[in-house]
Amino acid sequence: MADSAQAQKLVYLVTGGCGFLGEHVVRMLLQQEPRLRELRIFDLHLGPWLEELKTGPVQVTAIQGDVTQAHEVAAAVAGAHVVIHTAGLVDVFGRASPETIHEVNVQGTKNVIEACVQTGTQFLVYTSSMEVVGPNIKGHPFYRGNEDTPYEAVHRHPYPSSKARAEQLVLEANGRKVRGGLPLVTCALRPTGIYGEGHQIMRDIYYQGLRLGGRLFRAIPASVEHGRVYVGNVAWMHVLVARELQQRPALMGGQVYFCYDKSPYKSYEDFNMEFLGPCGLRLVGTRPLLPYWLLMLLAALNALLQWLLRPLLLYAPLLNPYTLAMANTTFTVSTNKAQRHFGYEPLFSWEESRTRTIRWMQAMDSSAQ
Ligand SMILES: NC(=O)C1=CN([C@@H]2O[C@H](COP(=O)(O)OP(=O)(O)OC[C@H]3O[C@@H](n4cnc5c(N)ncnc54)[C@H](O)[C@@H]3O)[C@@H](O)[C@H]2O)C=CC1
Ligand SMILES: CC(C)[C@@H](O)CC[C@@H](C)[C@H]1CC[C@H]2[C@@H]3[C@H](O)CC4=CC(=O)CC[C@]4(C)[C@H]3CC[C@]12C
Repeated sequence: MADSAQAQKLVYLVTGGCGFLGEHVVRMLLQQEPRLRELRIFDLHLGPWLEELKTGPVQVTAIQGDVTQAHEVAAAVAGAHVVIHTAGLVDVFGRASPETIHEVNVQGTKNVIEACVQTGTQFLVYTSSMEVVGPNIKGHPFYRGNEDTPYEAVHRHPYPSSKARAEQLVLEANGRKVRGGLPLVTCALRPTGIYGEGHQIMRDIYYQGLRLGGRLFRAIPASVEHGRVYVGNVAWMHVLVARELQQRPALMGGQVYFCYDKSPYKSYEDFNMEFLGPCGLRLVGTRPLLPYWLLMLLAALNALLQWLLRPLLLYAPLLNPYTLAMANTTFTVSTNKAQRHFGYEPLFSWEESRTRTIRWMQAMDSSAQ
């Protein structure tokens, strides 16, 4: 828990605080932010684990609410010094409509910004995404790029489009006067593919492998690198940037920072095997077992099936035209901007990140048996 020696005077609000990343941000704040007096957790779906957090020195306030409802957001934000806005609809599998994705990710972010302005909250950290940059619709590789690397960020899919628009709104809001006359200070973090305890996609891939007799079949060349980052380091960067934003508003306000760590640059499938292998799964094939045109055909068939079945049931497989294109396009980052601007260094080494993730998967496996 936080050191109580320092004045506990700050109120933080985490939207999406019960999500995969949000929960880690909440727990990291309680461990690493000594000035915390109250921690508000705003989410559409509150988790039962929140109750265990209410026994410590920090007041933990769980707020069930919807970011698309401006009045609910304003009520949650009022009186907060810092807002960490992680709430979002993370859907690339066609589960939600484009309109719903836009409503949550864009309108929800507008509501958070306006709530900060109307109620006088001065610091806003937004969880953006690597997807704001790419991979783009043309499949251009982004190889170990940084925040200044030229890249044609062109999107059609609702998810990256909504994240790009929301990030733009957050950055444009930097400097607006909030109630009381002080300037709003905003910044956006762009995590690459997050992994770690609670990662639903990793869980889904694991169970898919179990259904296939402990085997996964390589679909993507090993040469295609995809950036990945441990959820604990993403949470740590959120805590650090929220603290340093208050100290260096002129330098950090209106800035974007890629969020990554020392997790190895590997293909999406090879990286997953770092955790799935120790859980008994095997990746079949040293090269893709099917030609890319056949994978595209299967992905398109999945999209057609999803459309046909939608009136009856939700069919949302991992393989669709967007996920195939994503997995098949190199996108890795290499930058020290966060280190230069606010001293970010990963809190967890690659070895620790890997061990923690494997332990989580093995515990999940034993509970599933
Ligand atoms: N998972 C990943 O690899 C990456 C995620 N991100 C971003 O990180 C953030 C968190 O993502 P995850 O934790 O992976 O997703 P998640 O789906 O586990 O968490 C999102 C949380 O937001 C909440 N939420 C959704 N709609 C809401 C609404 N209308 N009102 C209030 N709360 C709502 C959900 O209940 C959930 O608890 C998102 O903004 C996402 O775009 C960025 C880069 C990578
Ligand atoms: C079926 C196979 C082709 C399989 O390899 C598909 C993997 C696919 C589900 C993932 C490949 C790349 C992932 C995305 C990437 O990590 C960037 C992301 C950033 C976010 O903000 C949200 C998640 C995601 C879009 C992530 C989703 C899963 C992949 C598409």
